[in-house]
Amino acid sequence: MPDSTHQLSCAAPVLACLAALAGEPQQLQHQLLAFASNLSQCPLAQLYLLDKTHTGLHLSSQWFDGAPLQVDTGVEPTNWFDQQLLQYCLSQNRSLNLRALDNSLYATPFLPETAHPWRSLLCLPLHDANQQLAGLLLLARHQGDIADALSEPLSHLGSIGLGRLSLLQQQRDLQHGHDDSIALPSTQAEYGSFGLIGQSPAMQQVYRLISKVLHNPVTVLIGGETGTGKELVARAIHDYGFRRSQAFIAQNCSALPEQLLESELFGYRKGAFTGAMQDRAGLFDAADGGTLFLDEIGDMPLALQAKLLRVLQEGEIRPLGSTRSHRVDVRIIAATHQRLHEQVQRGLFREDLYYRLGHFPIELPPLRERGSDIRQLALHFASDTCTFLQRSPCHWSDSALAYLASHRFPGNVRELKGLIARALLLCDGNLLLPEHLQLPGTPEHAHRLGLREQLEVVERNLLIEGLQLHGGNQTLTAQALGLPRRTLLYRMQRLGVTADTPK
Ligand SMILES: Nc1ncnc2c1ncn2[C@@H]1O[C@H](COP(=O)(O)OP(=O)(O)OP(=O)(O)O)[C@@H](O)[C@H]1O
Repeated sequence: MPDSTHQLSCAAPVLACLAALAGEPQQLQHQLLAFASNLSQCPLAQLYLLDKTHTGLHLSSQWFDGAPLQVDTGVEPTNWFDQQLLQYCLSQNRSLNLRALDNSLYATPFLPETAHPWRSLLCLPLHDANQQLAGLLLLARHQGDIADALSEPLSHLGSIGLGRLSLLQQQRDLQHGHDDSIALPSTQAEYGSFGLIGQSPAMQQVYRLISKVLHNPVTVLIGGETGTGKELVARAIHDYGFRRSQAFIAQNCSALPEQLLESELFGYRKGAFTGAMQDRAGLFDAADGGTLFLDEIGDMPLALQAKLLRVLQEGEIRPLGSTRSHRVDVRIIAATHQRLHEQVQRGLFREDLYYRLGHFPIELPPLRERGSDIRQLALHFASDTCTFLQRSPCHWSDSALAYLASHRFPGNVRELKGLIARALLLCDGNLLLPEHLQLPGTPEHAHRLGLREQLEVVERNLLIEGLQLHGGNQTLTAQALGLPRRTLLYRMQRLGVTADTPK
């Protein structure tokens, strides 16, 4: 059937559905799903809602084979990796019509298990009255494909249904005060680590912040010591966010003199300066629709800072030598290892730009505050380096791991990476030993700790990390470590650890 005819034939039942949408929120959701399922002849219809923070996605209701299918509210929300197709649809903000699902590599753990494999799937983004993404409508079939022509009427239907749902909730909130039983889900979904290594509490906080900015365009300012992964975080925000199909462009603001940086960023017109033989687009244009990562923003010259502020406020750029501005849609992520507020006090950084950039700061912890992440990072870098060097995987001796854990690591992640690469080059066999690791700031033979000292170092680190994880609470820490509280206190005293010893 041609698309336009099909759309017309869909219009009548959609209008009937809109007129009929009424009742309690749950009932309303079921009506909506039943209509969508009937109209598309799909046995499965699911409604996903974004939580109040617009970061977590939760299955709110489902309809299967002509009846509501219970949603297990007791289970943790599925994590980002189980929801990749859904997240793709969200981040691209467009519908997804997949055919031959049964033979494809797409993972669909969000579909209920049935005797027959799911064959096709239509996933539609739904919007609220302000045109903000609010959820997804998903339909699936065991046989045959779903007509593309259904996408438009169904997404209108879904969005209007969501609008009614939200109105109903507002009315109920007004009448009864806040009622949790009908509130949109507000728990934070577990997001994984966005391709970054580390599970320490400090890094978990970073992942939580990253997840907050994936689906909205706020400017992000990433702080942290040199080599702690600022660019990696900027890439993660781009790669997992709604601009991932567009360009990610990185520019180091300390790498170029002022004029060159200006022409790099804003572009120029022919004749703008000697040597400008033709028009050239700048990085803002190259990143249009995507992300521009401005590294070492603290080193940007003051005159350029004023121009950047204009872009952030007006969304427009004016190339060098041009009299006209044009609009660009670029998400700015800036990073610095400096304390920008101190730069502001010293008159080296514009205060207005500082506040404009710092809407959403993410501070990366130095390596020395990441506890057992160091071990995880070291294993990861070793395995990566072996692949790069095309040699068989190396094994870590216990003493090398203990030696690594004993180090207070004044350095950063980049240094750790270099150190592991060097250790692998020094290691002739396939067993990494302490002598292969030349830790920064340690004398040549410092690694020759006795076994007891090595064990104590590991134990000390575990105690400190446990205490930090539980906010210094000794009872909880003892429980987590499987120790009687008295033993914990004894070991703390023996190893010179207090409730707030820094790592
Ligand atoms: N959590 C992490 N997981 C895996 N690799 C990491 C992590 N953090 C940093 N790295 C690695 O460490 C190196 C330095 O990271 P990156 O360049 O992102 O740091 P940076 O803070 O931007 O550095 P600079 O301050 O010099 O600009 C890179 O090779 C990166 O891949």
